[in-house]
Amino acid sequence: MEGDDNLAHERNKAEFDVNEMKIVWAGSRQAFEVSNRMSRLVASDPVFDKSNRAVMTRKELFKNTLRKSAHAWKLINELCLSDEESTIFKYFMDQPGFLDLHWRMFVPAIKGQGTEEQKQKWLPLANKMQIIGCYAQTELGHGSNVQGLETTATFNPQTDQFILHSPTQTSSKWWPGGLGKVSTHAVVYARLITNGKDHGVHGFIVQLRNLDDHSPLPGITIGDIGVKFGNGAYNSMDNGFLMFDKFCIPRDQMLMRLSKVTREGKYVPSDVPRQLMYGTMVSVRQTIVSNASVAMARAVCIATRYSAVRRQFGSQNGGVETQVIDYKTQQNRLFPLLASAYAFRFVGEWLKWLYTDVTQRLEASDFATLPEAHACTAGLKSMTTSATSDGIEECRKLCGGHGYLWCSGLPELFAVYVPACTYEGDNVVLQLQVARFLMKTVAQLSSGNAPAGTTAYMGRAKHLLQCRSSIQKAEDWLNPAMVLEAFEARALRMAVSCANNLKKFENQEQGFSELLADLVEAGIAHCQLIVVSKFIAKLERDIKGKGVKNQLKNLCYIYALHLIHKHLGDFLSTNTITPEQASLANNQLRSLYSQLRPNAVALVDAFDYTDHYLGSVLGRYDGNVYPKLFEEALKDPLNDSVVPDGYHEYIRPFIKQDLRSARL
Ligand SMILES: CC/C=C\C/C=C\C/C=C\C/C=C\C/C=C\CCCC(=O)SCCNC(=O)CCNC(=O)[C@H](O)C(C)(C)COP(=O)(O)OP(=O)(O)OC[C@H]1O[C@@H](n2cnc3c(N)ncnc32)[C@H](O)[C@@H]1OP(=O)(O)O
Ligand SMILES: Cc1cc2nc3c(=O)[nH]c(=O)nc-3n(C[C@H](O)[C@H](O)[C@H](O)COP(=O)(O)OP(=O)(O)OC[C@H]3O[C@@H](n4cnc5c(N)ncnc54)[C@H](O)[C@@H]3O)c2cc1C
Repeated sequence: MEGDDNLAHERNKAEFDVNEMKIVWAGSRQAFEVSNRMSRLVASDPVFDKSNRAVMTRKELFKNTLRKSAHAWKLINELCLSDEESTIFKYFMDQPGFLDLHWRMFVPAIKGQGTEEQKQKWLPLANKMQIIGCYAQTELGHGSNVQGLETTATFNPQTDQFILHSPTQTSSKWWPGGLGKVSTHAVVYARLITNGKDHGVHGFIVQLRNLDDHSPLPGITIGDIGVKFGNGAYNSMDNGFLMFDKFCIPRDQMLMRLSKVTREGKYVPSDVPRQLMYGTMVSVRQTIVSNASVAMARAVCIATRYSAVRRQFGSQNGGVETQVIDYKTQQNRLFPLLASAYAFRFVGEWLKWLYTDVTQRLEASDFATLPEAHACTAGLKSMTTSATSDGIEECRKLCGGHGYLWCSGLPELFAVYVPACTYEGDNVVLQLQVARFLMKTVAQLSSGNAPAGTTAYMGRAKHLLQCRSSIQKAEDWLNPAMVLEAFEARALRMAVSCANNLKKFENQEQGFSELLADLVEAGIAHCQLIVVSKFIAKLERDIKGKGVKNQLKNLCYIYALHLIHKHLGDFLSTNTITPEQASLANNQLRSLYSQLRPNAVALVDAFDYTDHYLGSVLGRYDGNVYPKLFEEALKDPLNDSVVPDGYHEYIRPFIKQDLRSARL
């Protein structure tokens, strides 16, 4: 059977309304319409071609990224795209570049931390891209430990200026995207010093380059930090370094919405939590969770379509071979990833709601939910990006040898995606923030304060610490209350166990250091509970379309039960479930895989990705894999000539020498 026949046959088997599922995936009919229109607008424009990124030199790749960015900006203006449309348009361009940092970090940092006057001055320039900015926080010596940054901003009352200085090599800014070659400005984080006193890290708007000829301003040393992981991939981005040599900026370029420095040099501390200075990171972490679902879905779409096209073994007397998607091992690796894509989509929707809610509360000076918003954004960013990076690599392996070809789309996707485990906060460091939050919540349980939000379940500690799961048969694992209770009991018991172990240490910080590995596991268990509970909550909503809810139910329970299988040690060692109940979960999982199987291709079609966005010969919508693999191979520069360059210098001498010695 040809690839296109295979996929047509698969699509005919679907038991649900794919068009309605596309709307559930997009979040609304309007969101679907925008996403569908933007992705096709990008795909139809030859400037956004991605086919030869792997064979470009770094300079060619970078210049091509500039060209694409300029073209995108022109189209956004000509077509008067809304903010929503242009964000999605840039996303489907699928080319990491300075635009990401300008729009997602530089502009939000000014919006979040600037005064009204500062916003009025800088935002119109930034919104028209008359200045281009980046987010310069990380240094050569410190990234995770923001309080350990070394760059100084010393107030000089004589000139009413701050003097920015990099006192050591390790204080050089190192990593900011867009800094190396493009940005004219940056929001720079530096230690504020007034009257000889260090007030800790604060943000400053700093001009880096001359607006006439793009040369660095005197006192500024700047450049690109060099080639990063993978061919093409994130190398389109100019991650940069930056050193200040007593570089002066006016006082009104300190971002002063939170704390201030007066003309006399008096420091006026903020009367709101100083952590609001970290607001840009919280906002980006929230978007990274939604983007995890997009990246996971992309890899899964490729692996699912290819698994339906690919056949190995199983033919009798020359008949057709088995589609590899029919092997239970393939399903056991692939279907939980498909379920994870949907799970991350829905938790991303919820996190967006939580972020909007906390933002509105902060505007009304209600800071009560800030710790929870920080814990949720940090923990879910960590958990979903780790799972997605691993998932993309698993999808590559699911595609066998061809998955290793660049044209499968998976190597580049992995190389672009994997730094998400590090940027915007190292995933272990962020998970430890969740653990701290959990330890505080556990410590307060005896005080009578009922925990709220995502830790509300801890308020039922008495029950959850002693309950035994009442699962008796495999179908019980489709009962939402029973599944939730298992996840809640496991998460609470792991957190309480850490808290009890902490008590054994006289010094709590030393205890925390000793128990770091267990604390990370407790944080992950709590985050997995959030994802499972938000998926279950989604099922309780009104979901339209023939068979759509049924498919989502299958995906939800595949997500939950595969986690039980993967983290069985946690569930058994906390006595949350028995080995027999674990075995029933496995039986149910196998049954769910069989139910999902005929719908697998349609479930990835529901992502509505264009072939342009997928960028994969293996994941093509028409399944026409083999002829296109040949086409791709023939395009490789090595195939430009039949006899390769270097033959006469380096191959022929071997052969001729061998011949001579053979005659002797
Ligand atoms: C093109 C890209 C292709 C694909 C991308 C796909 C999707 C991407 C989508 C969008 C992104 C677009 C482009 C981006 C691409 C890359 C961008 C990368 C940008 C960066 O990496 S910027 C640098 C990020 N750096 C970090 O994240 C540093 C991590 N460290 C920290 O955040 C903190 O220092 C800390 C959390 C480790 C805290 O350490 P600490 O406890 O020592 O800190 P403090 O003393 O400062 O704080 C104590 C107190 O405060 C609480 N706290 C900490 N942070 C926050 C917060 N943000 N909000 C609220 N509260 C916070 C902390 O819990 C403590 O509380 P406690 O009660 O006192 O215990
Ligand atoms: C592609 C990319 C783009 C980036 N873009 C930007 C940008 O635009 N702007 C910007 O300012 N920065 C940017 N960064 C920097 C990024 O934010 C940092 O690299 C990140 O915050 C991690 O910090 P680090 O590099 O100091 O890691 P480190 O903290 O040095 O981590 C090294 C190891 O130590 C472990 N570790 C560290 N602290 C602890 C702890 N307390 N407990 C347990 N383990 C710990 C970590 O888990 C990790 O395994 C970017 C980075 C990358 C890779």
